[in-house]
Amino acid sequence: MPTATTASLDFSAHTPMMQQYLRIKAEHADTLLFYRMGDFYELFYDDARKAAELLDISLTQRGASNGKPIPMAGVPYHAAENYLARLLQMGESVAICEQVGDPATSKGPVERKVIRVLTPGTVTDEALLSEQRENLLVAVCYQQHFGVACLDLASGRFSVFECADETTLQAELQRLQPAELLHPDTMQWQKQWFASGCVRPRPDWEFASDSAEALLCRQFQVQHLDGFGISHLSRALGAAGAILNYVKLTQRAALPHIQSIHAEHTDNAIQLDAATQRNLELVQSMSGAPTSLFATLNRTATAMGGRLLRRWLQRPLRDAQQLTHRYRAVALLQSYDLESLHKQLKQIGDLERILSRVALRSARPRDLTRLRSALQALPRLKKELTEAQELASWQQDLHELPEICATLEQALVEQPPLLIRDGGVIADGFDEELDEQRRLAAGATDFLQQIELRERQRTGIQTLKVGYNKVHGYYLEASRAAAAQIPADYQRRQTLKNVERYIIPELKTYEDKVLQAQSRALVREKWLYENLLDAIAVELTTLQRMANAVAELDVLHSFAVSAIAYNYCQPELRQAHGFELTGARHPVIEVQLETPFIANDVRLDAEQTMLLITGPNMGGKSTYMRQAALCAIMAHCGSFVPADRAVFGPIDRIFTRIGASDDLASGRSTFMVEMTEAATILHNATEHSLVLMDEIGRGTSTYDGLALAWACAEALLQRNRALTLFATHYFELTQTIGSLPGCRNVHVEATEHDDTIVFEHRVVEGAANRSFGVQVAKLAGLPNTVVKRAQNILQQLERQDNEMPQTELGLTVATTAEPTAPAPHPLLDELAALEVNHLTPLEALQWLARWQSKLNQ
Ligand SMILES: Nc1ncnc2c1ncn2[C@@H]1O[C@H](COP(=O)(O)OP(=O)(O)OP(=O)(O)O)[C@@H](O)[C@H]1O
Repeated sequence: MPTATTASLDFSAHTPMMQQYLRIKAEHADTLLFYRMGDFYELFYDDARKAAELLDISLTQRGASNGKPIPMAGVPYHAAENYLARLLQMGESVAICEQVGDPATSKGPVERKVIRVLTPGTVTDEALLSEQRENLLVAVCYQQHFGVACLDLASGRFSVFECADETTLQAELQRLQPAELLHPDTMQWQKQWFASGCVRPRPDWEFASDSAEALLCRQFQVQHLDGFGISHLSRALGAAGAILNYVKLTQRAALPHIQSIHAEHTDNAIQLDAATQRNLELVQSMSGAPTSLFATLNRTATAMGGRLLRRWLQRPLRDAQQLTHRYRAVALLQSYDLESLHKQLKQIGDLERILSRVALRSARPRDLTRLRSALQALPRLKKELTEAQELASWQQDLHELPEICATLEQALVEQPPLLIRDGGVIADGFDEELDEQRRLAAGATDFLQQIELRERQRTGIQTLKVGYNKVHGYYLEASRAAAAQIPADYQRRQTLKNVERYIIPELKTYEDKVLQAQSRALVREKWLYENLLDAIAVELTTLQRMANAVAELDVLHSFAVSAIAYNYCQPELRQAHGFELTGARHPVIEVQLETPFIANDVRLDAEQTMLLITGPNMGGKSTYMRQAALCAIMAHCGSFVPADRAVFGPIDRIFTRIGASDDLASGRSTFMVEMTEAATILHNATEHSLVLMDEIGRGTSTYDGLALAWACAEALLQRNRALTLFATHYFELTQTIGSLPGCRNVHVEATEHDDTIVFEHRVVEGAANRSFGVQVAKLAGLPNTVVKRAQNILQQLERQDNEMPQTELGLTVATTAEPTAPAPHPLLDELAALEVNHLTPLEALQWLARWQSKLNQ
């Protein structure tokens, strides 16, 4: 990106080529410059050092300029994509500088120009993008509120929104996972908002809202932005302007596929804060294993469908009408031949990205053949969907475009090469002039035959023939035995074992003509290719709408497949407060288990807003809570849910305080993370929020933890009045909080058999009376000695506890925080008495064995 004016820089002491390089580099100071030289992209000076280190390529030197050697590193032109992908993944940007002048006519270095700047958030090349994920460029600015704009350049989807506080911003950035983020120079970017991608400051003026408005109007060719419903979002508009500026700067091409912009209203979606998105493993599991909700539900046939499903899961809707519309479609699709539908959709493929490459003029021949098969598949898909009322809104966007389809069928060969560069893309018979040039180029004229005949007659050599190879071009070939009959005007070119090859001026002239024809054919072919892109671009809006409809149908078809495969039910939406799940399961765990999953019910409503969940470790408390949240999210995406019956009232946000991990990046301990998440919930949860609280307080001392858990539960129940699932190991809470109006005790069942524990995973009324922690630890393989010791300590503690005075609430008040020191173990006495210096190694081993067998008795 241009960063400095070159006028003030004096490069005169350098060689002419390095002067050119330095001039271009000065315009792209913060970007690696790939400078094309023949078959290589070369990098010089600091760029070379950096690239050598990042890409592990060798750092060499190229002569000298200004009296000093020039550090240089290079990558072959044909393998550049691989290196570019790696650099972009590391958050680097690359300016591609090509030779644009003709080396034959250039005086001095051939003219070069930066034709494109690749940055992590603006790449659209198929090879540089993951087809699974969107690649988003996001801009954020701040003025009392945060203004955010977000562009997926590879589809043209452009949106804006504003948010009032840091927490919401952080949640939105967690959802969007930008590949690159822009913010004004003067804005202090906080690492905890977003630090996992490339964060780039840009000049403040690029975020000015009035110039942004003009820029957006020009882009969408409108007088004002009223029609987009974004005029009032001045901060977000500023961010959108910064994005457009940046994209224009990097792409250096028109952006016709960015045809509109829409406002995302936070009220339209269930808000999921950053921790909740992570904790519920919606699109990515914490371990990196393919066990996210997305991975379980994704049965889409196209990559664009897969990306849409991700978006839906990360932004569940609140609009009942829209959701009901989706449920009806899913219900209907279940009666279809879903395998056949899957095939139809698959043939349409990743239309969304193909179209943006067409718009950016970077579509490759195979993009067009894929578009061709998409258009060929469309009529059948449309027919397959019948005239069903439930699918009408999608079906009406499936325009058939037979003219474009026919043009592509006639214009393109069956399997074109990767690039248009060497031709061979446009089919024979599509364009007369191209055919003519190709005929000439291939030498497929009578001319060669005529020469051959004529020369046979002239020389009397009946075996004389015209041939061609790449090194010598056209030649006349005769056996060596006929050497005496060769005329004087023949020039010998090549001698082989039995034959001699000659050229004559006429053949040379013909060859030049052929070569000219080849290059003319190539020029013609490229021109025809551009015309094809133009023809498609005319229908861009229609095609984009079609791609969108196909992607949505793909997700709905995927919902239908999952609903049948896993026996999901259609949710009901209502206005009444709370929600009710009968026979609900955890969508991810149930498909992983080899044993049957135990279904459970959950009900929260205006009278009963909190369930206090107790039970043994491993009993299934977290699973129970998570499944409620996951069912809610699935239902609000339009999916059916893993339950026998599911009824949902309005839900505005879902909060989770589950598990605990250190946030080393921002220097926060486990306990600090836990409390920050709890604070967010207590400040923001409303009566329509679903709150999952799992073992709050366990990260600190028993009494601090209990006190905090107690106070949080009380606030959620009495102040926030949120729909809360509260799991705890503090049994005291079952008597204190559990007995308050609005709260109900439930517990997960477990039974003990021969000193081992059997988990029932059934959630039943009432509070649990013990936690089985020691038994679970035994199952986990804790050494027997430690388990026995723990049991021993536990008994002592329980005895001690029973002797302590009780409060009115039944809560034990400790007279001392520390347990009394346990009595010494007899083995320790033996150990103390042993004279280690007088033992042989064998005796020491025997002692060890004796103690171990005593402990294991
Ligand atoms: N309803 C169920 N049916 C079958 N298996 C279940 C069920 N619920 C949980 N499980 C199994 O039990 C395991 C432990 O469940 P979970 O983590 O929910 O327990 P927990 O009570 O939250 O434990 P802890 O208190 O130690 O966090 C799950 O990974 C799953 O394999």
